[in-house]
Amino acid sequence: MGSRLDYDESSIRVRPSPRSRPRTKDRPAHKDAVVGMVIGVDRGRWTCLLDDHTVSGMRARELRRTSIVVGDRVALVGDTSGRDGTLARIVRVEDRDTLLRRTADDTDPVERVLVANADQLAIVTALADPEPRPRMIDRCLVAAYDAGMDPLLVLTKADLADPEPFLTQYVSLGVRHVITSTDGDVAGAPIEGLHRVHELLADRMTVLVGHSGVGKSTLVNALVAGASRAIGHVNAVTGRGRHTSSSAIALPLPSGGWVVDTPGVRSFGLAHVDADSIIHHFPELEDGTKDCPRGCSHDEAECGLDAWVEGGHAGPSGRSRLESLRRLLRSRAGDTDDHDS
Ligand SMILES: Nc1nc2c(ncn2[C@@H]2O[C@H](COP(=O)(O)OP(=O)(O)OP(=O)(O)O)[C@@H](O)[C@H]2O)c(=O)[nH]1
Ligand SMILES: [Zn+2]
Repeated sequence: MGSRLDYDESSIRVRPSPRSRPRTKDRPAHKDAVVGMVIGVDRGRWTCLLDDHTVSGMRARELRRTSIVVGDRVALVGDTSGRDGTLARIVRVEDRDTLLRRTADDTDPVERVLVANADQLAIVTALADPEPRPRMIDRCLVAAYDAGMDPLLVLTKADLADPEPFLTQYVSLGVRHVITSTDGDVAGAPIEGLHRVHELLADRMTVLVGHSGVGKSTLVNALVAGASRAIGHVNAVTGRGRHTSSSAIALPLPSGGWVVDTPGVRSFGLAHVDADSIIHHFPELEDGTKDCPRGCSHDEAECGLDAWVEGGHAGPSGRSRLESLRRLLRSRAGDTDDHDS
């Protein structure tokens, strides 16, 4: 532990924008601006991490229609000392590498930007109690692909059920997974598999999603336990306990990297996701779409992919890969299935 827990450059994924000097033509030149990463959002205040301290910031007038979310790299001016009672001003949001969002759905009429610049989506699912929800998982996979993030299945409660039958559904998708268990339902019990989770999360920015009761909090607490001292002052600013249930928070991992906990995010509206962004993750099928009719949904009789697969162009697993692809394409339809609990 030690220095890695401090906010040294190596443990923080705050990359200055490649275009660090703003074009004065369209933006006020904030020459004295410093760039930080948003690690918490709470009622119109953004907690931003600078090199070695956190700053509370408000959004400048010209950004009032811009959503600023956890993971965003933002330029700050004004009092950036972070001292008690001070408030800096966010004057710019840097370009985003990835963007996790949800379209409007039944429960929320507005498209939401959820997390920026995260590179991994960990889908936390219990193997039993509660039962896994394959449809929900497929939707998370689609959301990850669409956002440009790598999905990771975190399967908890392996002490209650054998993971193998469940995992067969994901073999042909090639999704990485990690299995955890505890010695029964005992608060504070050590988590088997935690070491492997740490390895998979190291130096990455990982968003955790999962339904209530799957063991997400148990996991987060175990993951960041070693860092709790270092984030003490972060908590003082964002107040993890006070923090509203719908907003995300980024927590630093002792092994480097971040986990973003998204308490309110249990499903994704996927209406915005087009087929291409999913097929892109099936490179051996992507080429086969050239024989499809215009505007093919890739899930219809005229689709060229069946012949492509039968012709052996997608290898021995082509058929099951095509079925998986179609399963994901279909998962976009319908409501958020967030109500089937
Ligand atoms: N048997 C078993 N129980 C576990 C395991 N991990 C967590 N639990 C228990 O499952 C219950 C739910 O865990 P939480 O961590 O609160 O689940 P959560 O996903 O955060 O759920 P919410 O707090 O409702 O969002 C608790 O009683 C945990 O002790 C596990 O690996 N095996
Ligand atoms: Zn097609």
